[in-house]
Amino acid sequence: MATFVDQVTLHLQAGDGGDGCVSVRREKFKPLAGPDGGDGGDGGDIILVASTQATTLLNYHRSPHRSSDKGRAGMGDHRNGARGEDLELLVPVGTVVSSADGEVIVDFEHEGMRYVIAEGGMGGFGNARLASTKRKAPGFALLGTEGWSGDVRLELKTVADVALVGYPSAGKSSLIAAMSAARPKIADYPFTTLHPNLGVVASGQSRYTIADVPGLIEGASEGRGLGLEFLRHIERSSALLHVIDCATLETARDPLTDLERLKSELAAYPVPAGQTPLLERQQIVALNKIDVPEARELAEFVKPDLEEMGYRVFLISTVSHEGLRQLNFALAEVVERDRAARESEPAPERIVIKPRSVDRREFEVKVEGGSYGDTYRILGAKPERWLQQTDFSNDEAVGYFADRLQKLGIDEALIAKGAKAGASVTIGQSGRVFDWEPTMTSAAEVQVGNRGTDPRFDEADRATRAERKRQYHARMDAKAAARDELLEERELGKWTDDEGFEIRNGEE
Ligand SMILES: Nc1nc2c(ncn2[C@@H]2O[C@H](COP(=O)(O)OP(=O)(O)OP(=O)(O)O)[C@@H](O)[C@H]2O)c(=O)[nH]1
Ligand SMILES: [Mg+2]
Repeated sequence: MATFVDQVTLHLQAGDGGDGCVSVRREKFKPLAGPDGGDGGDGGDIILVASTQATTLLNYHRSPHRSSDKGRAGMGDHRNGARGEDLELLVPVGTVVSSADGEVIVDFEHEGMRYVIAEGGMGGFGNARLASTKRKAPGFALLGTEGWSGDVRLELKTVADVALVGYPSAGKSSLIAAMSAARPKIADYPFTTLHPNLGVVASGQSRYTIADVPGLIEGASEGRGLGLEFLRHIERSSALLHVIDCATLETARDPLTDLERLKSELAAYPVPAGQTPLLERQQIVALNKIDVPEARELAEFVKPDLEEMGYRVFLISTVSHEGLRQLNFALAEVVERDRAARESEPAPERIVIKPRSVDRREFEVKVEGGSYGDTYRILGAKPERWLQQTDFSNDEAVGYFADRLQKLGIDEALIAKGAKAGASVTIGQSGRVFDWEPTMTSAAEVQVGNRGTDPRFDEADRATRAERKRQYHARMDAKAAARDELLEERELGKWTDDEGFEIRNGEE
């Protein structure tokens, strides 16, 4: 049997969103008839899907880097960019997915469950979509945002119908080899089995799986030996088969004591919430190695006691195969009964789709000290996304960005945190630093501002840059001087939007 790959770290990169398009429709007698730039397409998601077609994580072990398609850019004439194709990754039922820092994200318990593990980026709006009565022909579009990228951990918990438990060298691997096509390593030293082995057993029409896990010893539930880690693999099994070595030469061991010790280890094992404690599952006892005469004697001697305790007991030998047929029938029966019982339970929710993250708190401002004075860091899904959507080489786009921030209440929040004019403000982890200038203009003023009116629509009184600057200054009141300074800086190659946000070039 192939090595049982049961853990792998995936490196995911969901597709970025496509950029929106800036375009103006041209007609014969109306060369500039209106904005018609289409939206960029969303990037494809990466979706994990639980499927019985997948049985191992081997593929992911071989190629752990996976990515989904990017969205295409929007085009003129209202043509939207195509959405990037989703990437579906099949994982075996029993796969548990956790984040890089170990938190369980999703547990694929049922066939058909789906989970968007990495969301594609959002396509940016084209300029057609950004037009409004105030901004008739935007000369900018929004950029696509980045798709999610990062690592997740997949762990496959063996989903076996029957789990073999017992001391090292009790004959668990020999039993799985005798009953199925699995060929695990078998040897006469403890802890021969280092990875769980899974075998498929046939009994008439029914098929069931048995898992052989490394031997358990006393203290296993506290982490002694190899057993604890592997108890996780039997969390989901229908039945436990205790394999007991009746031929051991160790004097401190006998079948009843072995069983009691193992049971106390299993009892101490904390199964995850919602799962049946290990010992509440069906338990069957196999007294092994009866091809050895002393072992057979011992087995026959303890059998009535075990039966009195309520167990079904089988005397077996993996060498002579004695007793294996009866054991097989009994296991198949238990598994079938358990399956029937589960089917009569209400069907579990099969489809899980990750809800889009909803950040109730829109943003927060963190004050960080630094050698050049305090920096105010704005954290929040919206402002961080808006930053990504902004084409900083386009003045109008920067202005739109500043408007959005202002409407979200960033200015008030900064003032509340004690920010003064000229304070350094940064958004998310981007590294872009802005010089903050509080916006004193009222909302009304912002709306009648000249931003967003495309000069190309305004041919008759198309103002020169200097003229517009003059008009602009004329409209300003007490803030004119301060703004003048900022504009001066713009001339020097620095970007400043109308709301007083300056983007220092070269500081990214
Ligand atoms: N005589 C006899 N020996 C057996 C029988 N079953 C297993 N053995 C021997 O017992 C030893 C241990 O067998 P394994 O099947 O490796 O035992 P295990 O329980 O898987 O051991 P770990 O993987 O260490 O937990 C080997 O030398 C086997 O040949 C049996 O029915 N009769
Ligand atoms: Mg073994």
